[in-house]
Amino acid sequence: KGLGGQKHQRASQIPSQFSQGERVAMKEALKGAIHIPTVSFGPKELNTTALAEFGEYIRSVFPTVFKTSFVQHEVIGEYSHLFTVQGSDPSLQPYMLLAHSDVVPAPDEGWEVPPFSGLERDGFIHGRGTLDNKNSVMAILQALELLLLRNYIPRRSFFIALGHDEEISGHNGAQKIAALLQARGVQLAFIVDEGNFILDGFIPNLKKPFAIIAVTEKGAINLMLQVNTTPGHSSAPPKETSIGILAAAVSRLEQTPMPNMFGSGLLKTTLQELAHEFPFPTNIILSNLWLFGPLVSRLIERNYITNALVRTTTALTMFNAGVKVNVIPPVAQAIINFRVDPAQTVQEVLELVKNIVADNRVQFQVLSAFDPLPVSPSDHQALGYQLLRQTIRSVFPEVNIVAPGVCIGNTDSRHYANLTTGIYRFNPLYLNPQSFRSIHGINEKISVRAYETQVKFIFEFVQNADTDQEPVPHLHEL
Ligand SMILES: CCCCCCCC/C=C\CCCCCCCC(=O)N[C@@H](Cc1ccccc1)C(=O)O
Ligand SMILES: [Zn+2]
Ligand SMILES: [Zn+2]
Repeated sequence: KGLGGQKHQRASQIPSQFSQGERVAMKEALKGAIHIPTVSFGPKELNTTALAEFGEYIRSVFPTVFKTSFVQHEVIGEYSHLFTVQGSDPSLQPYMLLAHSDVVPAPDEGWEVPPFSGLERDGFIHGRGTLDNKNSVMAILQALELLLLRNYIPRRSFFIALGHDEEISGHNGAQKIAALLQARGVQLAFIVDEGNFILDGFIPNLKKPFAIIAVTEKGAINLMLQVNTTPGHSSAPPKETSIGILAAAVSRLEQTPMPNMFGSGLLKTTLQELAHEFPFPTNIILSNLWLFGPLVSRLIERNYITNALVRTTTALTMFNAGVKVNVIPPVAQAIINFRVDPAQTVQEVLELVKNIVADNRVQFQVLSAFDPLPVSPSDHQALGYQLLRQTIRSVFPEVNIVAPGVCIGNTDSRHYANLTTGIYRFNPLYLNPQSFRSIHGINEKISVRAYETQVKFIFEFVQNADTDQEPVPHLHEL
């Protein structure tokens, strides 16, 4: 199904079985990676000491990767890493695996174990980066190390790009790697990056997990709103101050959600693919969205996570004003982070924002913005999508549904849009609502078993990618 038969694939795959010693080594390697606090604090504030240490660390735990003649390693933008794994068949178009080594800050408060301890407790490795995204950095290199130790030589070349500043926009890491590859004339068959997961427990009534491969990601706008008023003595205040005017404006934005775009989005396709997994009557409702669409879209927007799938979201993230307790504030500033629905553009959202604020005392300044990413193919001919699907079916046979969807966050992969039309955002891990909240939150952790399975997934995926077969139409099982 999906990909053609085995005729032109490698004669025999190397089995994805790891010895007890290898399994211990792989979890210890991840713990060591978590221990290095590669934190991106703010736009130009990174822990460069930790990033440099991380570079040394991967050299020490993956020696075979670094000494293999057909694996070239380059450091880009000081702390990002680009590996070129030369395949034996130059007629096959290369692909790329992405991950990032930086993490968001993690103050100790609220954590069950210190966030940079990498401690193992009850079968879980705890710490910042265990899901986002040192697990992927380490699993990709670990899978390659184990393949090379088994004398594997790929047929299809591939790149591994490990950014160091994804959490603060990727301008010095991913963006520079993309520019370098473009200057070298590289075109990629596809890219696989972080993003969606095998989702478990996000939809009431749906007991079974399902895999969502994100084929697009939302756009983003960081918009600053500013109000200036004349400063003065607080004992005789004007009727409105800059703080009051701005607070009312941002409150209007928070209270006026952007339009629900359910009808024009990918989510409809995703739900239709999930329909037959639901019990009656949900299966009938989801199979007939032409009729029940309005009802379903109202139910989806009730939950704050699924709400992000149907509209541009509005998050008030920063607010600054005031200089002294008894001074009327001359200026008030707020920053709003919008995530733009794939059915809208940055321009359309900005128009809506101005109409909602409707106060010409409020000035707007777009700090950064980009439109939603193009939708990558997920049809039967889409090599990257079909390889993911094939590997999900092999490594997670209990997962019946693999469907295309939207990534609500942003990833480094957006910087590579000129190099390929096939960008797929998928982590081969189970995710439930609690683990979703731990990403950028507290008590981020990964089970040892899940990490081993992620290594296994990449180990198999790389071998599956050696196919020279065009994907063929898949037949639905009876
Ligand atoms: C029917 C389907 C139900 C689906 C429920 C949805 C569940 C969502 C699952 C996973 C989403 C996780 C997104 C993780 C990827 C985000 C990575 C990230 O944190 N990126 C940062 C990057 C960034 C971008 C721009 C400036 C600074 C940082 C981000 O998006 O903020
Ligand atoms: Zn990430
Ligand atoms: Zn992140």
